Amino acid sequence: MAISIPTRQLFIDGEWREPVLKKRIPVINPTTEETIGSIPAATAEDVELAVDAARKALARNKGKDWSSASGAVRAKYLRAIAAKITERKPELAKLESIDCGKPLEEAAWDMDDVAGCFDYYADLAEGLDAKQKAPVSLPMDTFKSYVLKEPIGVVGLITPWNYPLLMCAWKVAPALAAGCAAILKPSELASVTSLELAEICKEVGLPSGILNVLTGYGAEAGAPLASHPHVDKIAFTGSGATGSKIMASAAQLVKPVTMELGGKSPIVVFDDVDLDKAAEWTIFGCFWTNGQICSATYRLLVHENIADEFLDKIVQWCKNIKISDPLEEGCRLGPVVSASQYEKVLKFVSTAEQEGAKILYGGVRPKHLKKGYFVEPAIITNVTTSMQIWKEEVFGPVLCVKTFSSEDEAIELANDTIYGLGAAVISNDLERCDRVAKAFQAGIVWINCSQPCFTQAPWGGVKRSGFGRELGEWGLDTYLTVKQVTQYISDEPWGWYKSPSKL
Ligand SMILES: NC(=O)c1ccc[n+]([C@@H]2O[C@H](COP(=O)([O-])OP(=O)(O)OC[C@H]3O[C@@H](n4cnc5c(N)ncnc54)[C@H](O)[C@@H]3O)[C@@H](O)[C@H]2O)c1
Ligand SMILES: NCCCC=O
Ligand code: NA
Repeated sequence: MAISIPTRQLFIDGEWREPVLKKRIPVINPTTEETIGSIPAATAEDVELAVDAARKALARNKGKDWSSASGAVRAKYLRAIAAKITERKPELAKLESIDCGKPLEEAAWDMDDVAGCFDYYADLAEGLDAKQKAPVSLPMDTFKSYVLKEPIGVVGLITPWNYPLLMCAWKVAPALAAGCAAILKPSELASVTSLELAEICKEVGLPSGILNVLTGYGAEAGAPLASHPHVDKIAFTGSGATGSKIMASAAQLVKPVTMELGGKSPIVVFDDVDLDKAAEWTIFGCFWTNGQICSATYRLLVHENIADEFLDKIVQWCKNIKISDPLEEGCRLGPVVSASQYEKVLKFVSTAEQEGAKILYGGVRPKHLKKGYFVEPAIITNVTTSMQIWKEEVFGPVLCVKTFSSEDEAIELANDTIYGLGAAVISNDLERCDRVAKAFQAGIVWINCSQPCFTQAPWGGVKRSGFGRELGEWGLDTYLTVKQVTQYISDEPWGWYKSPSKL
């Protein structure tokens, strides 16, 4: 099936609207380097309209059709969205592949995860009704108290390009489940499927203004959203540099934020492992999604007893990775997302070499692909802890390697980073795995695997990888406020002041 990019406008108040300044951004296919369509470019003027629509949507009929409706009402919409995503899965997966270069089979897998995420938060929305008015036990029997969980209000959701629709789903599904109204600002590098999500919301009859989608550049659309006084919260996924800017502007208004930022996660391979199994997890941990995963295990720490043999194995496994047009069957590594990302990845490799590291494999354009932002998966050895390649996030298919001789040394090297998103340990000694899992400074730990991610389990980092958690019940809580309601139940007067009636 040939596919073309639908021409869409901004989605505001349940309608397609041309951006006020009528600007558009080209969509470039990273495989062909050709412009294959365009997306609308929102600016502060459109942010104003979307925020107004979202506020009115919450206020309409005092929220009875949304924010103060039962969770079961909202769950119906979430399930309908999930069903439409599943129905359109082949087309959405293709759109995502040509927009960001993700291998088609991975994009199809992502669409299942997107649908699963909407279904999961439908369940949690229903469960929310039963959790209302949870009693709080108090030390005085003259009072009783309960807790209401209420939507935080209008939320701004700002997302990156590596999992274009999935990163939107991780925010949109729980925000809607909680009863918020949202303005979604996806990445200008991969927004096509988020506009299709808007179309789906229109088709399922989501009340107007509850989800607004503003595509556009970060500085033009993201920044005015983050600093808008009528946006009650910002949930952000992206780079640390952008995260800091958003925090700074949100701080002016004491606006809550959640930050899902970058990483330079370690994978520690001990000398008691099956080398092939460990090699496959190592390359999956770093090269899946074209090496563009926030939690990718980009730093391999391998026990010195097996290092040479293990590196040979990894090189053999890498030679088997099919690098091709992401739409080709069996593709396992497509192009990186954009020309600037391509230049950035190659620069990291050349800087590593200049600093004295050895490029054991890859890190160059594959010979059989003359066009497109393709980089062969890179394995870099002879790395020291002062090198850029050890310290900074590449966000591309580049693995750097160090050896260790003891568990303590492995842990010290694993934690030698400003980041703390993911960490993986591979060993047949499960007690050791538990010890290492505890010692890792990270929000997500994998034992005998790297990267599998489930909607039910919390996702987020420590240190400069951010704060707050997405997914699971934690992902819903982030869009809810907690209100305590305390009642005086004694018939006796309070009796603190002298009563004037007794004077
Ligand atoms: N922790 C996670 O779950 C997770 C997931 C995916 C990606 N990431 C991180 O995201 C980064 C890559 O994504 P990216 O290149 O899209 O990041 P980015 O920070 O460049 O952009 C992220 C989003 O922020 C917007 N933006 C840019 N400047 C802005 C501003 N001044 N104000 C408001 N919004 C602005 C962008 O338009 C985009 O929508 C990597 O660091 C990666 O590790 C983290
Ligand atoms: N598998 C989803 C990972 C999201 C972060 O990049
Ligand atoms: Na694109």
